[in-house]
Amino acid sequence: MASLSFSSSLKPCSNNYSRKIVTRYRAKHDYNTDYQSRGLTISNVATKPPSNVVIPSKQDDENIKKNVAWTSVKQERWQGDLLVQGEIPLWLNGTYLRNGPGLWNIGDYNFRHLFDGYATLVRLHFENGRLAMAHRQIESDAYKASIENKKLCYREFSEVPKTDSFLSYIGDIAKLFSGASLTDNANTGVVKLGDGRVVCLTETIKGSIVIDPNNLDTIGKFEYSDNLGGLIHSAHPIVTDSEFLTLLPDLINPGYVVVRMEPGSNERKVIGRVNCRGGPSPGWVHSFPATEHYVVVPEMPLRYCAGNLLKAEPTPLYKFQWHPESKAYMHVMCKASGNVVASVEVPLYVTFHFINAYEEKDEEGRVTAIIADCCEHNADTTILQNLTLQNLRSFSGEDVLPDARVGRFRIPMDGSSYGSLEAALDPNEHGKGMDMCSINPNFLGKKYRYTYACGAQRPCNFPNTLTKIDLMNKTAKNWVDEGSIPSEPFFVARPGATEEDDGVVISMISDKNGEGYALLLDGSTFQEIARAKFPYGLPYGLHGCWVPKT
Ligand SMILES: CC(=O)/C=C/C=C(C)/C=C/C1=C(C)CCCC1(C)C
Ligand SMILES: CC(/C=C/C=O)=C\C=C\C=O
Ligand SMILES: [Fe+2]
Repeated sequence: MASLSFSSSLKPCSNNYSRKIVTRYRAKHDYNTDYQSRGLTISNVATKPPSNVVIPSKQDDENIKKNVAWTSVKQERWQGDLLVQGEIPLWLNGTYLRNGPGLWNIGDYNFRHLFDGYATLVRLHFENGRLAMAHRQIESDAYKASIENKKLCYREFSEVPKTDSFLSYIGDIAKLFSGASLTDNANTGVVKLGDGRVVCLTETIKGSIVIDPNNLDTIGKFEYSDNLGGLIHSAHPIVTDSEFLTLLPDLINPGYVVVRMEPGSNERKVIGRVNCRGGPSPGWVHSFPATEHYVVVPEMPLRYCAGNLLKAEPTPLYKFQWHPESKAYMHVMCKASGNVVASVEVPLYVTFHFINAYEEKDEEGRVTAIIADCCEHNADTTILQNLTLQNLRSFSGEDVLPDARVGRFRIPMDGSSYGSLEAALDPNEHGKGMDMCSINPNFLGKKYRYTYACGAQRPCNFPNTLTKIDLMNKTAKNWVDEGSIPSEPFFVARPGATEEDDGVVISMISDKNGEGYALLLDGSTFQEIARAKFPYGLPYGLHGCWVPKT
């Protein structure tokens, strides 16, 4: 596989000086009053809380009337209690963590794509009906180096550090292949491992960062102790109390290595390998689904592109390329043996997020097919360009969000060559837009009925509703707050629940007036139960996890 080793001796930017941090913003509820006058060096930030590192930004001021969802986070951290309107169920005790790219500028230099932003963690701590909020930047090497050097030092999703000479260009290529110049900006998701460690993730393997869920301290890198190498993995591992499953795309010998890691271990073990059926490289695997006994490996025609990796300026599809001629496939690997037990051609598709998968059985209990659901963008790659900050920040009332649907794959397990892909319900039920999904985690890999996601109330340029989709009745209930952008609805089951939708849905809302709030909906009725206003609106965030009170 593409096991180019990472040389830690190569550093993209020299960062051997530290900068004093000056405070420019202070929230009403700041938890310490004396830090405003304090100058902290960046290396002290993790160990001397509270700090208030200013994110210098012209862009903030320029965008003051734009939706706060697409505006860089105002300050490095905040924590405090929130005033709750409504009632938080007393059974809801624990912490919801949400990660996402919340800082899109280095001084006056503005990033271009949503996925480029430096990671902002938000913490909602629920205890006995009360709610405390905190947010804080993850102290990745990429983030710290950008502050110390006042420039981009690592390759982000679309941003590439500038080179000043041909010689340094050659050096940069070496750093790309060694992995040294790749970002460790863990801005996509956060997971709680079976052993309790909490890890923030992105698509680069080096961007696996352990944090403390109580104070959002950056603890350090999650170091994989195996020799599997490689530079990239799926941004969405499947994590349960008993395992961590992920996919390592192999760019050299096009394929995917399926790996498992046990709680308490840092060693990924290979379950098996799937070779690509199309080419010239593996399809993008932002996420993948699994059933109780099988891992489903998607081979999407939107494929990694080595040529685009080398380019300094973003291409229309960034590091990827659309290869409809290579066709689309779904492979099924047995978790126990590592054997590929089905591999079918399917209609072309584009997805970031798989929702869930399960085994369909006949009367004798034999598995006849795998059903795998995803947020599917009608095989249209324009969604990637829709996520540029320029597009997100310039909503003019025109309906520019491409259509999306719940795409349901049926992968026959009888040796057939083809699988099907169809909309699981009429997409008009959720405004023909949908992404950022969650399910009741107790139904992971099992037959399930409900998914929660962001849907669309048109016209819009980004999903702007919360939707509860009933896959059995093929209907959806929608929640909307005019002009606001809600983040991924996250389902938390009520302890002892017997119904799949008995629980609450947590989301964070960013509005057009610069404000925001935490929102709690009833998982069954999809009605609001409680909300709590933030001291100021927060940028959009991506994925989260639940850390129950122990
Ligand atoms: C935020 C999100 O959902 C995705 C982030 C993806 C990232 C940061 C991907 C980064 C990459 C590189 C820096 C070079 C190699 C390819 C690729 C994995 C796309
Ligand atoms: C915001 C997003 C993907 C995030 C990846 O983690 C997709 C939004 C799609 C809109 O329909
Ligand atoms: Fe994602």
